[in-house]
Amino acid sequence: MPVRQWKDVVLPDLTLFKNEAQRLLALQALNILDTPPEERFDRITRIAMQVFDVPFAMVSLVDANRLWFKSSPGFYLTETSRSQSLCGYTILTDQVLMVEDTLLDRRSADKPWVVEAPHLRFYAGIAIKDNQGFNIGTLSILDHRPRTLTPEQIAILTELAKVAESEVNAADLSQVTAKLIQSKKQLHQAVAQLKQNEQLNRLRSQVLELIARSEPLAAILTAIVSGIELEYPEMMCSILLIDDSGTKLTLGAAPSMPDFYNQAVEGLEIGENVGSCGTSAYKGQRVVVEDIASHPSWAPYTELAARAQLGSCWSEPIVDPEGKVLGTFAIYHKEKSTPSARDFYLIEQSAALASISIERTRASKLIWQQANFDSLTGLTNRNLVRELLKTALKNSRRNQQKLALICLDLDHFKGVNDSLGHNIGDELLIECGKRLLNCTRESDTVARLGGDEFLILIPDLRDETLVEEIAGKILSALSQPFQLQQELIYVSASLGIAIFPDDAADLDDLLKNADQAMYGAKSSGRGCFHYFTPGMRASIQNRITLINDLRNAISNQELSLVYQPIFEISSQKIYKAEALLRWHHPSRGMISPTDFIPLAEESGLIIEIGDWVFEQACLQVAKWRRQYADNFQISINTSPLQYRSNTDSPADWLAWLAKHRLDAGALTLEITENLMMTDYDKINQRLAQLRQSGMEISIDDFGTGYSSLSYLKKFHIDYLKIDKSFVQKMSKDSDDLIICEAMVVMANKLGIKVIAEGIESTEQMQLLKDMGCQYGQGYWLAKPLTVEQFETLLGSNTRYKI
Ligand SMILES: Nc1nc2c(ncn2[C@@H]2O[C@@H]3COP(=O)(O)O[C@H]4[C@@H](O)[C@H](n5cnc6c(=O)[nH]c(N)nc65)O[C@@H]4COP(=O)(O)O[C@H]3[C@H]2O)c(=O)[nH]1
Repeated sequence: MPVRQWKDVVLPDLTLFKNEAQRLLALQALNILDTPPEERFDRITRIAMQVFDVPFAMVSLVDANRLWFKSSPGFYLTETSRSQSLCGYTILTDQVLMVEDTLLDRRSADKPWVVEAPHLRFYAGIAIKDNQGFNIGTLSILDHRPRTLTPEQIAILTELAKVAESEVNAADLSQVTAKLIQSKKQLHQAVAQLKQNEQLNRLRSQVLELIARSEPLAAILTAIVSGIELEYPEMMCSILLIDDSGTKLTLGAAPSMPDFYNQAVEGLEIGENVGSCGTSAYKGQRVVVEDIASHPSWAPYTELAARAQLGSCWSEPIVDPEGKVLGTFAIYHKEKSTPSARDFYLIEQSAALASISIERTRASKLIWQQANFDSLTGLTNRNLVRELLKTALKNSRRNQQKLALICLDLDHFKGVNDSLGHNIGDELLIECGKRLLNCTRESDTVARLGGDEFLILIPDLRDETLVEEIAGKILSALSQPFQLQQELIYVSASLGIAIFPDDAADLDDLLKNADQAMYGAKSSGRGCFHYFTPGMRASIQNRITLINDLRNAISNQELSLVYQPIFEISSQKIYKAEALLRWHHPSRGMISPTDFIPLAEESGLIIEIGDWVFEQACLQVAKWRRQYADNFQISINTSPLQYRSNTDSPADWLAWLAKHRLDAGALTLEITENLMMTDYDKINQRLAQLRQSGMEISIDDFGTGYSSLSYLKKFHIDYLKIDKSFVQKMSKDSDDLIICEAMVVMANKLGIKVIAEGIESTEQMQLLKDMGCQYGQGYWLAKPLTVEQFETLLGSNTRYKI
């Protein structure tokens, strides 16, 4: 092999090396630069040092600006500048570059390593190629003295360079392999993570499905625990919940944990050092115990854990979105164990899934609760009782057994509500609900339908006397006074009973008939129960027919007014008249207003009929004012419905008065006490407006409703009419006499005029006179009269003078 000598060499410009950029890329791709020393390269340089008997041999890599030594045993530098080296020249050729005396070679003569220590005078080097053929480095030898190499020695150096070359490329391979192994590891981890995510996603969708199916919480939590244990058989999991007190653990799900262990955990007070879960729940932080046997948190439970063969326990708090701790999710191993990042991910995700389950189950429970239970009393609501009734009817049909439905309505509840306030009204309803529950069996259902209406479902009625027994119990329970806030309240209830299949064939009819029976109880005087009877069915039909007939009554001129005189008691002179409505039914004859006014109210016809009455009374009073006295007054009966905000009636009335040139004082509006109490505020407001315009207001049937005498001053009224039931029961020293006297005294004090209704005897007349009652009305004085009769009375008898 030819050897380049000093005289042959023309110093090249290294920067012009044509493939320098690719060469550098190839060198970098080998990933060998700046790696630690390796025995396989050191072995080559050691051999070279021995074979050539030189102090230094090097495997060098020629980088952009430096010469970096992969192996240079004993040499004082690990790298040097490329421009200071001879190797930079060596890689320009494929042959051995030998400088026999560095001081005599232009390329080396001024180099520090030549002119200064270590004063190297001999250099021989040969390029090392990479797999693509780029000269990326050199194998070189250096000596302190000038010398030369024999051709055999040059051949050996060339061979050694080949060995170094294969090592350099092998190094590349091993790095690729290492990288591959690393990537494989990462891939493995990624695949494992992906698999874990997939498992968790699967579990998540299973759990969400269970939630959507409204499965019980225990079943959902067990599904979470079992799902994880199935994928990781080496693990045992548990979910513990914090009980309502917020201080104790209660079992959520731990199907693989031994029963004795679960029993021991149940009710455990959370706190520091209460195992992993008690501590985690207490602190709201993850608690990882890798070795239960030696961990202080487990000190009080080591025996228990040993019996259950538990080695480690990692516990994660289950928290809601607001950060409130709901419980814990724990993973146990039989041996001591340290969690990996994947384990942490698993435990976190499982706790999150448990949190969603608890939250959603609680939310859906709440929604279900709100949809099916009455928020005030906590009783079953209309919605749920219908469903229960449907099922009960099915069972009754299948088992051929009877079923009873009791419809209950509190008497005069509205009065309590309006006069004592809604708070007391609400408390009363809650207490009534409790009493009703006490009167019924577990298998019965007590529901609140709304307002003061309750429904009691008695399924599986083997003995019909049971219904009566329950109804009796209810009446007596409700008749006991209720102490609510400062008030002692007495109520009664009206109960209607319908039996399936005797009284109805289906749900709606049964409900309707129980309701009908309840109205039967109301009309029988309230405070009692009433069975549905076939007669009631007929009465329903009758009502429907009558309502239809009533629709045409005005246009068919079937309605008329009669007038009952109201007298001044002291003088027995006619003071004014009350207009009373009559319906001459074409086929049924005369129908009492007590029968058809409720129908008119129920059907809404009362507005039209009321307006008709008002206008007729206007015409009549205008005529009688012209005929007899210009201050004559007529009272008309009105229904509370006529004062509702959606009617224009009161405004129309004032317009009619004006039309007939009447001052508002020509008419008195009567409204019954009971009815006035319903919707008290609204009605009272409109009455006050009418009164301001000059119309007088009278409370009818006073004493029959809830209102107390002291309550009177709240009404804007001019007259109070004592109900005929008091007047008719009055006798010397009777309670009713005392009540009447009290009413008269109180009304007089308040400047309210009193009219006693239903006077039927001289004695009553006398008693009323004695107590100072100013006005009276009744058959003893005069019955309701037609216009002609009234006019005859006024004209013919001097005793009756306005
Ligand atoms: N047992 C007895 N009864 C007596 C005596 N004196 C009068 N009555 C009756 O007592 C009722 C008095 O009328 P009310 O209390 O306003 O009671 C009225 C009133 O609440 C309602 N009503 C009558 N006309 C109308 C009306 O035009 N509109 C409205 N909304 N209700 C009316 O119908 C109820 C019944 O009216 P009527 O059958 O006409 O019955 C009248 C009258 O005939 C008596 O000495 N003994």
